[in-house]
Amino acid sequence: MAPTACFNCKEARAVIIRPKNRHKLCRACFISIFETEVHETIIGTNLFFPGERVAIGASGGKDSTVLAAVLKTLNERYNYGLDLCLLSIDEGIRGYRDDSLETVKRNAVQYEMPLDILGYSELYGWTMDQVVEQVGKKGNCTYCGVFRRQALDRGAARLGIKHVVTGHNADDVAETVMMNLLRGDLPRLSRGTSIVTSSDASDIKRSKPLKYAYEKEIVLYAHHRQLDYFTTECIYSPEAFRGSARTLIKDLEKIRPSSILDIVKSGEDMAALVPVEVRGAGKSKQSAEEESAGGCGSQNGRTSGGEMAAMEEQLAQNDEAESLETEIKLPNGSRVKPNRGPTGKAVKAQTIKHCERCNYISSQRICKACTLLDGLNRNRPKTAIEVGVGMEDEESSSTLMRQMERAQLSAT
Ligand SMILES: Nc1ncnc2c1ncn2[C@@H]1O[C@H](COP(=O)(O)OP(=O)(O)OP(=O)(O)O)[C@@H](O)[C@H]1O
Repeated sequence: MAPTACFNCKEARAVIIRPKNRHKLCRACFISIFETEVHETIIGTNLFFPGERVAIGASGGKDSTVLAAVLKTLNERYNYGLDLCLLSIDEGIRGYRDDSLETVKRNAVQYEMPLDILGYSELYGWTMDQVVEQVGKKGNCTYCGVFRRQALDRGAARLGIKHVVTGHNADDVAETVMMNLLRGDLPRLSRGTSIVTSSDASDIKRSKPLKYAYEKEIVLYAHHRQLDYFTTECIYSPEAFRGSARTLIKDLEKIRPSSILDIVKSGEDMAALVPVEVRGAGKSKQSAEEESAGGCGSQNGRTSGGEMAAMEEQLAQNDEAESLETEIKLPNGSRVKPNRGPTGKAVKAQTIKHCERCNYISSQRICKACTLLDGLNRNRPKTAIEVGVGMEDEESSSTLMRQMERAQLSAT
């Protein structure tokens, strides 16, 4: 069969079938279109201002590595005038984060960006390995997610930087929309769809420039630009509600490739309908500690590692076979356990205050990190916070949060 010409330049041989719209593209056009779309997102949302200092939340994984590479390219190409640096949080997970941080250190050299690493042990006196030793694997992601969010804010503050960008992509946002739709949590749905999250109580802005980029395209981009990134999933990753939402979306994507963006757009439209007094006045507001946007999607049970690893393997095989076009088909079948827990939550507005202990933004008198640390430091977390045995992790995490909130209420 004659090679297909690139849909865009009509000259070079198409080697990629774009997951987003199935256009057949050559390598150069794919890379250029991907970068242009991120640029349009940045410009269309006035994400940055000239001279702005921006910290890239760098985990060494594909998303944040692509984010760093693309931002460096666009910053130089379009003269954004950004002062970019990498900010990594070392959760203290041996055999995972120590290895991925080695990748980030190489990225810092490759992209000529300064790197700052801040550890949980330094901030909280606990590594995640120690936390897991104490509380077990069930519910440990709650600790990690709460700690990471604060750690990124504190890391940025230490550098005097007021804007942190993360590698959250369209799939992440679509999952968040789906999960909050299924929970009936419109305020959180509204906050999750926003490209920028900020709060009056914090001067650190958080944004996701890859919000409209498909995860599969991020892997393709990383592959075709031969970026150096770390592929292993967190050794403590659970499977739960986000995993179910993810499987649902991936199944929809197979039938209708535009599904991911359609869900993101629908989420944005629904967010616009959420009354301001519920979602927060004027702009997207959130309790800085409440969202999973502090980092780890696997906090909520993501299972993309296996799928994306399969995709990476296929890309490598395609390279070996010098195949003409690359279409990514992932294996059928889900490894995700169905979520059986009750997940409905009352829709209520958040009141932003500061933690009485550490002054971090919190909707409670004592922030979640301090509450968790109290439990850990008392050395009896299993009795102070009972994590339900046999429950799905999402359910046990929310049970844990409810127990903490009740404990806080009774303490007041
Ligand atoms: N330890 C960390 N240090 C700094 N930033 C982090 C860290 N963990 C996560 N992040 C930020 O949060 C984003 C989402 O994290 P998540 O764990 O969901 O990873 P992911 O989707 O696998 O992304 P990545 O491929 O970049 O690891 C990352 O892209 C990154 O910007």
